[in-house]
Amino acid sequence: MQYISTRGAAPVLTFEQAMLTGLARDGGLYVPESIPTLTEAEITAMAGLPYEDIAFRVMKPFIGETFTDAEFKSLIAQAYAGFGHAARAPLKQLAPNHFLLELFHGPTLAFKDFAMQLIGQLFQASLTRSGDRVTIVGATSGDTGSAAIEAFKGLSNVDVFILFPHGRVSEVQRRQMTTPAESNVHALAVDGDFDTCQGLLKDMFNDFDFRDRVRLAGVNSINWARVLAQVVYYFSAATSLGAPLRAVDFTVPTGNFGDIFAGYIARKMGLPIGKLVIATNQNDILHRCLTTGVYQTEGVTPSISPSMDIQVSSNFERALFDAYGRDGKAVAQLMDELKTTGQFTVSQGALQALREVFASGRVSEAETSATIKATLAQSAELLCPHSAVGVAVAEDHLGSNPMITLATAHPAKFPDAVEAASGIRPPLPPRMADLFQREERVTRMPNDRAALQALILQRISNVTTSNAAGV
Ligand SMILES: Cc1ncc(COP(=O)(O)O)c(C=O)c1O
Ligand SMILES: N[C@@H](CCOP(=O)(O)O)C(=O)O
Repeated sequence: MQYISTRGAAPVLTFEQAMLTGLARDGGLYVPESIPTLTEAEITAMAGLPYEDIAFRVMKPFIGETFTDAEFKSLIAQAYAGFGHAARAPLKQLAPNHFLLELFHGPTLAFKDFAMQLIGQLFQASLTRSGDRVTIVGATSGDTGSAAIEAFKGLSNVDVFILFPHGRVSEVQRRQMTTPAESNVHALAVDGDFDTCQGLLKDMFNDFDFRDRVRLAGVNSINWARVLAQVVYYFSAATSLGAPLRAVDFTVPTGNFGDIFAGYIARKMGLPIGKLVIATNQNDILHRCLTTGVYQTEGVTPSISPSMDIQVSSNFERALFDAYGRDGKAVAQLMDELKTTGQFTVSQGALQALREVFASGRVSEAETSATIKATLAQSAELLCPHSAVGVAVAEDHLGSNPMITLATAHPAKFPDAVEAASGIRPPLPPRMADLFQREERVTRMPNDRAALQALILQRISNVTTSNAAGV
């Protein structure tokens, strides 16, 4: 299996190289050259299997010879051993035809743990074998950062720097990033919003001198391995509701488009998914784009679902690549236009292709709070605000297929918003009960790439002077 860039002008890589690289050198995102499909019999056989077995069967065709089967199985087992639920991603019924996929039983209480715990294992196995060392820089609106720090803290061949928007993450999210004591992890509070942090990160990848010097790696969903690990729970959920004999729909609380893009890959692999519904908060660039065909940035408005306060939605580029018939030049042109004018218009053909798969909806702050309250009353399920955005949009898209809404974070990560909506302050699980007593370690940084790069260079213990792999 080979990986190509959505902008068509970067080296073609193996799975392992794409995983250790992050952003392609032409500014694009890596995608598989072709998507492997599973037969109806192979999908049927997944029903009732342990999550780890489904993970192996879904991901194996994408990883080529990077790991032996035994090695890969063992890494998967280690990745999910620390989850707080035997099913890993349990399904709960909210209404006769509406189900909630709980993705918050991992160590940092958000869906990011599914991918991050696994790629922590994969990075370690690969780097131990090669003897290389990498510098991970990540941008977060709260959950990616905490999951990355949890997965990579203490590893000997990785330094991790997480840029988060100062004052725009919940206190639990911030403390999950700032309290680990391991010296290889660094939480950096940046002046700006998530888009600022993601822009800085992408600019670092485009500074080849810096990139090669520190052996920069990314663990945001620009990294294909992140998306791949998230494909698995679409299979586990759908097969437990009767797929492939019965089609299902999914609604996904969406920001950077990584999670819903994983659903799109599951669909391309042969999982019978009818609709993939994009659920956004008031930062609704994707909903506006699907509705009008114009992708136009407007600046981020803080919300009670802060992890989705995103305008420049990275993985949408991967969907556009397919919608434009995998024409890298066309995608590169759109992205240039976005950079210079803050917007682009999707062609009629591409828009039609997107609308064949995706539907969308937007939820106001008041509707989000009302959904938390109503779902508690009707289904005894306490939702986090992001999951509530999903449930609210899903309710407008219920049809003949079972609808599965992704519950992307635990309510205890956002206690203020949840308490204001429901009157209940959700407690942290016992293993995190002392989070508010732990000492914080954080560096406040300006929105200044040069200053950030200088800090990273100064802190890394082992700077690499050349990039032998040239990726
Ligand atoms: C809790 C939560 N829900 C939803 C999202 C949106 O997911 P994605 O960025 O993959 O669209 C995020 C952030 O990514 C998140 O942290
Ligand atoms: N909501 C995310 C934003 C980054 O998304 P990613 O999936 O690209 O890592 C967060 O919590 O950081």
